[in-house]
Amino acid sequence: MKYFSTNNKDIRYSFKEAVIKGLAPDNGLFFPVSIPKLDDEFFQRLTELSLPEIGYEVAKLFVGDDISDSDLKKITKEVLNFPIPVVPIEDGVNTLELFHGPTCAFKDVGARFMSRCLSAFAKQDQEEVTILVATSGDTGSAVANGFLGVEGVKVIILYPAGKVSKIQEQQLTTMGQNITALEVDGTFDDCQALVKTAFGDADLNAELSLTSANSINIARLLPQSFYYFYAWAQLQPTDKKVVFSVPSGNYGNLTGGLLAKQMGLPIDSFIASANINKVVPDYLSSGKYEPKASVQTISNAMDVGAPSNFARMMELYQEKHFDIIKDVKGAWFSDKETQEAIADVYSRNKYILDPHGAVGYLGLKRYLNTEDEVGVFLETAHPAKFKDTVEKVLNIEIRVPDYLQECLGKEKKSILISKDFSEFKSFLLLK
Ligand SMILES: Cc1ncc(COP(=O)(O)O)c(C=O)c1O
Ligand SMILES: N[C@@H](CCOP(=O)(O)O)C(=O)O
Repeated sequence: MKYFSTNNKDIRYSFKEAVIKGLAPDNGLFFPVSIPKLDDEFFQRLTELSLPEIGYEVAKLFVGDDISDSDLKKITKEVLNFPIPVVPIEDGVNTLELFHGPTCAFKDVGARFMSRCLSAFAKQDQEEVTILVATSGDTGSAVANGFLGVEGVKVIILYPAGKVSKIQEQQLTTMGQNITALEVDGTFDDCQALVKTAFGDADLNAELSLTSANSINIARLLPQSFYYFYAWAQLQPTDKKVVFSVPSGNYGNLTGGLLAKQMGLPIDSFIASANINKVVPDYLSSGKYEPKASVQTISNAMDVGAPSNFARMMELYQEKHFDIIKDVKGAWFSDKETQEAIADVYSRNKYILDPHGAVGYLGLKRYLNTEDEVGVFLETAHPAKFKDTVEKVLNIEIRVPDYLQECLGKEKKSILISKDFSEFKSFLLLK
């Protein structure tokens, strides 16, 4: 499979080139020249396949010969070694629990896959790589966890000061070794802009081999399609139409689902569920895309005002608003509605939602018609990552998984920087 940049379709790149570069030289996102279709035989076997087997069969179509079959099988087996269950919540409503990985968020799937692809390529080329990652909470720790102690790789995490939860910040800032955390005086969008500017900077590119571990990197994005197949398989047999609600910020998770649908997975529709940072729901209702400065909410990992993957969503639908709205509906919710959903679902079902999953739940409830549809909302992080918010709403104490508990006791180490690019650049050149 070859890739082009969403800003220029004329130049072709291999999977390996796309992964190593992260972002195309013209600042576009890498995108496959065509979306491969899975055949009938695959779908007949789907309910019998394990998650690593699904991952392998899907990934193979995108990776081609850049990674050998045996290595790719090994990678998907190692990466997808934790449960991703569909759990029934109430009539017709299920959740896909994506938080059973090492850092308790869905990012573990993509970050672990990408880290192994990059390590495989780094071994071939023996070049030191600097990974830049902007995070609004969860990507940073998943990437850091995936690359901790990996020789020849340095990870620089940029996160918005004061805008991530306490546990998320501890996860980001206590790893040490080859991981450095930069606390940026700005928003997630400022962090993401610093990273994207670095990719276009000639001095930095002359000195460093930079890549991205955000979902702008195709190796981070692609694995986010695997679990839609697995979830769909877990819902079988059903004669109902399958609908997914995806709590969204940078829209990498939803793009993974849209890819799965275009590969042939019979998903009827998606709901792009957002908090007040609702540029995509607004685009779906008006046809106008107007990025805005992000606003802080209790579902902080979704506080994104200029989502990177919007360009890929447009590519998937060839910018045809009429086509995208057939597949994707938009919804957005206030913090108050999110808190009410956490309280309501707990009181009726004894299920503890995290604020992001709660937004997904609300989106599903807004549109789901249980007569002929079955719905799944993605539970993207463990509620303990947002302990203070959730405990305040429910008035109960939440058990914190051991891994998260461990980082609470460690010393925070971060470097405060402004959102000024020259300061970030000097830091990278001196590093
Ligand atoms: C817990 C959680 N939910 C939802 C999202 C939004 O996902 P995406 O950026 O892929 O839209 C994120 C961050 O990306 C997250 O960390
Ligand atoms: N919500 C994310 C923001 C970055 O998203 P990505 O999927 O594009 O890496 C986070 O938690 O950091």
